[in-house]
Amino acid sequence: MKQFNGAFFRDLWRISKPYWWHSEERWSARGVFALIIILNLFMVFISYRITQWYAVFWNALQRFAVNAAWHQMLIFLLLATAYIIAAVSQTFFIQMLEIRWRRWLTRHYLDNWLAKSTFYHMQVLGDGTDNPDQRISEDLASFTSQTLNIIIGLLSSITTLAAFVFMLWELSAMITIPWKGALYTIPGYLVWAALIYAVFGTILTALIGRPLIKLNFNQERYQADFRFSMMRLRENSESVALYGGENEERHHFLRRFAEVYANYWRIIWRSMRLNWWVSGYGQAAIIFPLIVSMPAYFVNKAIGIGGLQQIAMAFSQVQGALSFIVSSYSSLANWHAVVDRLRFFEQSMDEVRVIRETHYQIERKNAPCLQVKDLNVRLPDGRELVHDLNFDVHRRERLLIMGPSGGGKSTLIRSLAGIWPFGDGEIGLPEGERPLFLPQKPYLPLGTLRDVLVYPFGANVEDQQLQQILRMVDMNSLADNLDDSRLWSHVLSLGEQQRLAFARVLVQKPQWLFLDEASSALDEPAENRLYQLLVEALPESAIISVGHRSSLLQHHQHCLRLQGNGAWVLEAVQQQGPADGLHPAPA
Ligand SMILES: Nc1ncnc2c1ncn2[C@@H]1O[C@H](COP(=O)(O)OP(=O)(O)OP(=O)(O)O)[C@@H](O)[C@H]1O
Repeated sequence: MKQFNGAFFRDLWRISKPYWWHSEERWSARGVFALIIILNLFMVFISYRITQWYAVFWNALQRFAVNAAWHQMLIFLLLATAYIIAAVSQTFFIQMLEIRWRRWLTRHYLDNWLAKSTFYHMQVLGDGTDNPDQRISEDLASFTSQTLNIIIGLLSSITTLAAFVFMLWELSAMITIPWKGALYTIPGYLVWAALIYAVFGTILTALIGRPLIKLNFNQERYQADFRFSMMRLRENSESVALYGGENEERHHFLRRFAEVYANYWRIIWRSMRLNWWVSGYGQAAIIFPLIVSMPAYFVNKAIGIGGLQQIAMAFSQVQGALSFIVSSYSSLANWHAVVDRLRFFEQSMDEVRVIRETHYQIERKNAPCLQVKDLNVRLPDGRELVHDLNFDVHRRERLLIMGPSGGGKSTLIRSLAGIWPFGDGEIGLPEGERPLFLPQKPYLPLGTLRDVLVYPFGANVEDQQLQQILRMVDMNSLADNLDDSRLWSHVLSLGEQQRLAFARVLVQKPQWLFLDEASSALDEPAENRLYQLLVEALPESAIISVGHRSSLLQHHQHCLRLQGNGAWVLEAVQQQGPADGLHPAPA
């Protein structure tokens, strides 16, 4: 089992502190928490009263006191009603606090994860955080629910213990044990008996049940692997179908499922052993307190039936509370794992932030045009992709970036977009003028076709205009589907997706357009048509493209050739003649 040491509690505090200490919800959260504790104390008090009630009621029965017995029934009704109201309200407030805390944490984690492209940098740096989406969607839910339930459960057990240990102690004074002709009273006799019974029982339960923690943990992992392998098939269904890989996939799935199956059998056998013990222990718990108090009943008649009942009740409360503390080891282990995963996720985001701040030394400033000055672009290992790059691009100019595969063209575009964290130098762009970057694989968000076209700025454009744009990019067939919500990235071919991306440009009309092989899946005539369209529709915009085809040259006035070793050459495109405004800096 993991250790509950200072480091764990520090991590727990670090995750919890922003909500309970700094958030705008802190006062209402503290108020609800206080209310839960008050309700809890109230419930312990009612349980205490009910336990006393047992003695009075059963003694009335023993005396055949009808009126007193009916009177006690009325009292029970009141006590039970109060208990039910408190229990239902407590659950309500715990769940309310849980979901509100989760909502706050989810926003907080999402903000950090999405801020300054952290999600992208975590992937670029391969920081080892698996499934950040799972951390946010599942671990935060487990965290809030387990933290509240464990803390409130522990507080409740401690108050129950305090109240009933006191009662049992008092009751112990009434029990005298005959031994070799004399009667003895052991102070706290019942308390010690309950303590020994509960500790012995729960330690044995823990020993028998402990392997279940690991088995359950493994079961979740095997199930996740099984699910993930099928998800991969869903994502790559076309490729697998084309390869005819069904058989291989089937074997693979069944292999994964065999692990789920085998492990589940281990869980069944272990649970059976545990159930033998737990059932026996549970039954014994009914008579054990009676056995320990029976001598007092029979020998010196110090306690009536009511006393016996009260002892049994108090005993089971003490035993239940002690057992909760000892037996929560399995939920504690899960809780520890969740806290560890969230802390690791937070640490990764922090580390990425530090790396970004220390490595990203590209100064971004306001400039009359796109100005690249003394720009060095590097890989995470420090290797230089582009060395000392200098050029200007004015509005109405078009620059094509070419070079060998792996030469750093896309990375240069990432640097211009401000998302690549490794490099230094200066990049200027006019403030308030909007750049738009199109990657090679267009991103089509979930939603209607209209949502896809106005992504990411959500421009307010008439349907008619959107339809006209779709026709302009030769996507007439979709012109009437603006309200259709489909998985567009699966339905459309890559070429069609790239056409949609061009349509997006015509919708958004950016002043600065960056295209990273954004037309690579189109045939040459279609590519030429779309470029022509861009030039005509956005005469005032500058276009910076990355591409391999020499046919692209005709749409640009300048060409920047990256050599792959840091070197670069900037040249005017011959057929267009030299253009003003684009100035390679002196080497
Ligand atoms: N996250 C990363 N970590 C390490 N190396 C990377 C990372 N991303 C890219 N690279 C490396 O940077 C180099 C340049 O990649 P880039 O994608 O910029 O090339 P490119 O010129 O656009 O290639 P292509 O024409 O094939 O698209 C490649 O060698 C690539 O392996």
